Amino acid sequence: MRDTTLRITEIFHSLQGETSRLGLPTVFVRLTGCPLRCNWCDSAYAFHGGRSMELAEVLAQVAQHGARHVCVTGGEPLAQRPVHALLTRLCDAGYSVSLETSGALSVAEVDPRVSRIVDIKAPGSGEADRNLWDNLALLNAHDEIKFVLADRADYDWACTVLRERNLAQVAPVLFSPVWESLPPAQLAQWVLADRLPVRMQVQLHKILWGEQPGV
Ligand SMILES: C[S@@+](CC[C@H](N)C(=O)[O-])C[C@H]1O[C@@H](n2cnc3c(N)ncnc32)[C@H](O)[C@@H]1O
Ligand SMILES: Nc1nc2[nH]cc(C(=O)O)c2c(=O)[nH]1
Ligand code: SF4
Ligand SMILES: [Mg+2]
Repeated sequence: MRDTTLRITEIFHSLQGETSRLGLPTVFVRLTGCPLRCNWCDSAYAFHGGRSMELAEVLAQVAQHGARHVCVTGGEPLAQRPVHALLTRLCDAGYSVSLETSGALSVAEVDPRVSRIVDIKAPGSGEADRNLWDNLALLNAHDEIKFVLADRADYDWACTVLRERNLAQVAPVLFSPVWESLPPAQLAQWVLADRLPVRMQVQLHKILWGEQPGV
């Protein structure tokens, strides 16, 4: 693939449904392909297929939506090298840019203007051995660390990681339930009972529109 070509599954305009940017009108750029297989992944339709697009074409499509915020996601966006040029060009164009990443690939080369949302995969995902712990040392207060939790065992594991690695001092921490697996009210109760220094969140777009591509 040329260094200005990306494989893209979809580009759409929606409300940001996750992170501290929740509710902000945002253009999503979903890159095709992922080296992980989280067993609850809601974006498995992005594992294959997609369309080859030149960087300039991606930027033009993003611009058509007239939003201020852009979220680059996937699939795993860091699995395609030209994503770095895309992120830089989006920042240069004046967008406020966020990146959703699995935490399995290095975030070191991401443009520093980008807010990096880095998952720490819990055991329930089946991919916890892919966590690249060295990423944590690269994060700062305008990035976010996110745990997506399937059950109580995941929650207990996340609490231990949070405490032992002092994550609340590194970047804002998000706890999110796996959709239709861990009841959100249950997670809320645990977070409150344990006085955790985290932001609990539920995927807004799924409450509004259900689980489907393009929202
Ligand atoms: C689809 S992933 C794409 C970006 C990257 N591969 C990653 O895992 O962060 C975007 C976000 O959606 C979350 N996610 C995926 N499936 C989910 C589900 N069923 N319930 C809650 N969050 C989910 C992921 O944990 C991740 O934070
Ligand atoms: N509305 C909406 N917000 C999102 N935030 C992160 C998403 C993702 O799939 O990475 C996502 C998504 O798919 N839709
Ligand atoms: S890393 Fe992200 S895109 Fe890949 S399987 Fe896991 S949740 Fe899905
Ligand atoms: Mg999504």
